Amino acid sequence: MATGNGIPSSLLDKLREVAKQFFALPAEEKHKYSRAANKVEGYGQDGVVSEKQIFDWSSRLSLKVFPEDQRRLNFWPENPSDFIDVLHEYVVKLKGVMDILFKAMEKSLNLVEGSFSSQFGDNSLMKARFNFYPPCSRPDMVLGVKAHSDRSGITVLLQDDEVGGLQIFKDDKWINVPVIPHALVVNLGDQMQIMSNGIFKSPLHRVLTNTDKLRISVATFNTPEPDKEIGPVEQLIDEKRPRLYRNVKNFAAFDYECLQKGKVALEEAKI
Ligand SMILES: O=C(O)CCC(=O)C(=O)O
Ligand SMILES: [Fe+2]
Repeated sequence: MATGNGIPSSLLDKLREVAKQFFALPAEEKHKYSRAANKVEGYGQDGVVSEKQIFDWSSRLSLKVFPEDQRRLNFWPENPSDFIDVLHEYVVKLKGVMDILFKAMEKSLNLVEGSFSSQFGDNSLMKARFNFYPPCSRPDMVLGVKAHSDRSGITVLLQDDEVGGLQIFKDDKWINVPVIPHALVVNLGDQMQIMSNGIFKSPLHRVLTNTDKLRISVATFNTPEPDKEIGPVEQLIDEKRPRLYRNVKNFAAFDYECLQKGKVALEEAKI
C-alpha cells in the first residue's frame, strides 16, 4: 500500500471521477469505444472463450498509455471532456512512482541499480484498465473479477474511495484489502516473480461483488518491452537458490497460449 506516493490526492479523486462519469454514459455512447472481438483494447466485458465460461460482473475500458506513440486515441473517451488530460497527467506521474518502486525493490535485494528496470527497457508498456462493477443482486453467485494473478511486471491500483471488494490470497485465506482513499495498491505480477527468481510473489487476488453499491478501480499495468527477453537476475541465482525460471520473451503472448491449453504460464516457465 503506497500512501504519500507523491501523486496529488486531487488528481487521484479526479481520475476516479472521470472514470465514474464515463461508465455512467448511455450505452450507445460507450459503445463508440468498444473493443474488437479478439482484442483487449477498448470498452467491453469479458471476451467469450467457451460455452461454459462464467463471466465477471464488470465492464472495463482498457487503454495502452505508453509508449506514447502507440496510443490509439480512437478508444480514449471524449466524454467527460477532461478524461484524456486527467489520464495523461496521472500516468506521467505514475511512471515516476514506478521508477521509485524499481529502485526500492532493487535496493531491498542488494541488487545493482537497473537490475529490474533495464529488463523492462526504455519503452516498457503501460496499460490502464478502468474497471466498473455494478451492484449485483447475488454476490454469493458471481465475482467482480475471478481469482487471478497479474501477468504484468508491476501493477499499481487505484481503488474505489468507499467500496471495498478486493481480496488477496495469503496463508490459505482470502484477506480483504483495506480501502484507503489516497493510497495506491502495488501488486507485483508474474514477470516480477520470474525476474526476482521467485523471491517476490505475484499474488492471487479477486474482487467480490456488492448488493447495493457500484465500485470502480483503475489498474495500471507496467510490462517489459515485448521483444525483450526477461529472466531471473543473475545475482539472485546461487547454490542455495537455484534458477527457478527460464528466460522468456513476450510473456503476454506466452500466457495467452498457455491459457488456451489450460496451463499456467508461471508454471510452464519453470525449469
Ligand atoms: O478492481 C480491483 O480492485 C482489482 C482489479 C484487478 O485485479 C485487475 O484489473 O487486474
Ligand atoms: Fe488483477
